[in-house]
Amino acid sequence: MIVHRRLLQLAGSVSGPIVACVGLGLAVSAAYVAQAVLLAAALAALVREDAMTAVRLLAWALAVIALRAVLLWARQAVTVWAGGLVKARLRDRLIVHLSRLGPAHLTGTRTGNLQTTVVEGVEGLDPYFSRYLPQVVVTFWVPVALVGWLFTVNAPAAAVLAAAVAGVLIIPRFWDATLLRRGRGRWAAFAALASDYLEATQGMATLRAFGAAGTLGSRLAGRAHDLYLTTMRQLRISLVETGISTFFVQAGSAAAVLAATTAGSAWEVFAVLLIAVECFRPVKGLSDAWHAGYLGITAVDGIEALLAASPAVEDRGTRSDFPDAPAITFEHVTFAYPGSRRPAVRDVSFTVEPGRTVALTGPSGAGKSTLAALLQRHHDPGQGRITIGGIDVRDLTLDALRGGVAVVAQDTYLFHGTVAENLRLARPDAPDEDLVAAARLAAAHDFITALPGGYDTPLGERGATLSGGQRQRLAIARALLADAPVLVLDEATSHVDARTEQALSEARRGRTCLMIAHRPGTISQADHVVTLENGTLLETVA
Ligand SMILES: Nc1ncnc2c1ncn2[C@@H]1O[C@H](COP(=O)(O)OP(=O)(O)OP(=O)(O)O)[C@@H](O)[C@H]1O
Repeated sequence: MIVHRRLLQLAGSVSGPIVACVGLGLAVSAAYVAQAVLLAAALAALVREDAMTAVRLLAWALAVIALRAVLLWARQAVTVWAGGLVKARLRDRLIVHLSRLGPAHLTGTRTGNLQTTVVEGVEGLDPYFSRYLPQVVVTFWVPVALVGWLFTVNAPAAAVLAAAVAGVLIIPRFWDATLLRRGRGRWAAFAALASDYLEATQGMATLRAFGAAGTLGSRLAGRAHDLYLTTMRQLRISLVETGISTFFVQAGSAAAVLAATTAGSAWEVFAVLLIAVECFRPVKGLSDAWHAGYLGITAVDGIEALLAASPAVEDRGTRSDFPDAPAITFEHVTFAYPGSRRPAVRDVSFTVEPGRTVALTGPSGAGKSTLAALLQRHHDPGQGRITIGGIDVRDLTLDALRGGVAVVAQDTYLFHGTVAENLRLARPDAPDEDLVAAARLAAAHDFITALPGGYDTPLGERGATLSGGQRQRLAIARALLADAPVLVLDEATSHVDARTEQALSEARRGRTCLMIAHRPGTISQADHVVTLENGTLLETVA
């Protein structure tokens, strides 16, 4: 019986549905107890040869059984509702938190681990909250209440039953810590296997190209074996616990009946016999709920770690007035990535005049993408500052900043959805005409209309059904649709032909643009060229 402190805190937001599950659980138990008492009384009446009373009591028992069926149905419905609510609330919270953590967090995390936590972990928490936690309450109250009542019926039998109930509830607690530790080990093995599978699926083309599928296959087999071993280790403890519980249940019931038989009436013997069953029914229910809910208990560490992670930048800005056609100024900007002692950029200062384009050039690793990331506040500079239209980017709200800066990144991400849906990520309420206008400007309209369903054609995951150049042009169209005063182009023209370069220069018109560029043709389109080397500014050329 493991009640995790952090999980109880998470339960706070869904306490209403959980209380409803507890209430219905207690009501179902009460119905079972009522049936047992009525049956015991009916049997005692039969022993007295009072058939009329027995029939009347059995009729009442039937009514209770019917009522219990309704209660069981209601409990099932509330359990499903509570479980759904738990999952929806927790996933909402995790997704909002993940978006606050931003790309800086994702670079240090395995996607598979994150996915396992958010999907499987949250899925596992559903039975923990909707079944296990309510059953813990029922398991504590029902046996205690029944044993208390049995003391008024037959004290020796009640004393024996009390000892058995105490054994069932207390002794397995000695294994809880080990069970939790082994459960965490199993979860870690499960997450590692899921992460490797995800990576293998995503990198299948590379694996095949290098003939490395076999090596990865062996690694996956190793992970699967680890999962098997950790599962068996956990199961061994679970089985010991189940064995002890079963022993106390059987031996306790038998001993209690024996105690009642030696000195009790027929009614006392039947009552003890049938109530003993009801005493232990919640314990059996708890064991079933445990097997359904233990995945969530072991996943809670990952969920907790995710919720505890703090974003790389705080959203403390108060200004939402993003300036129109602003200047962008980098003032003595120095920044080192967390954990790195060498700054990725050092004392960099330059200005992009309003409506102008600056090309950032320099060798690989010079710090170009880092400057673009600092402008978008994926990180904040250690020293110096960046201003947009004279406003320190830290004084703008993150929403205002991200609404004012459109980005065409190096690796364009297109989602599994239609062309139009992917474009509307930038502006969900954009009318069709705006979509077409942006696509035309990005030289994407012609290939989109040539697709089987035009703008309604579904794209594969990551836009897998498109060429690199087509993906890039869709990304440019998406950025244009955002209609932001500032444009960041990160190697945006690497897949794009001369016609698109021309369209891009049209798109840059009137916008302040920071363009990471390597090719001379692209660089020559800029108003200024800033060259970086080893994180420092080498030269600025007009
Ligand atoms: N997330 C990160 N964590 C730690 N170091 C990083 C991270 N991203 C980049 N770096 C380091 O910062 C330095 C600058 O990298 P950056 O990506 O800004 O270079 P770049 O000029 O854009 O290179 P390229 O032209 O190859 O894209 C490099 O030394 C790189 O290894």
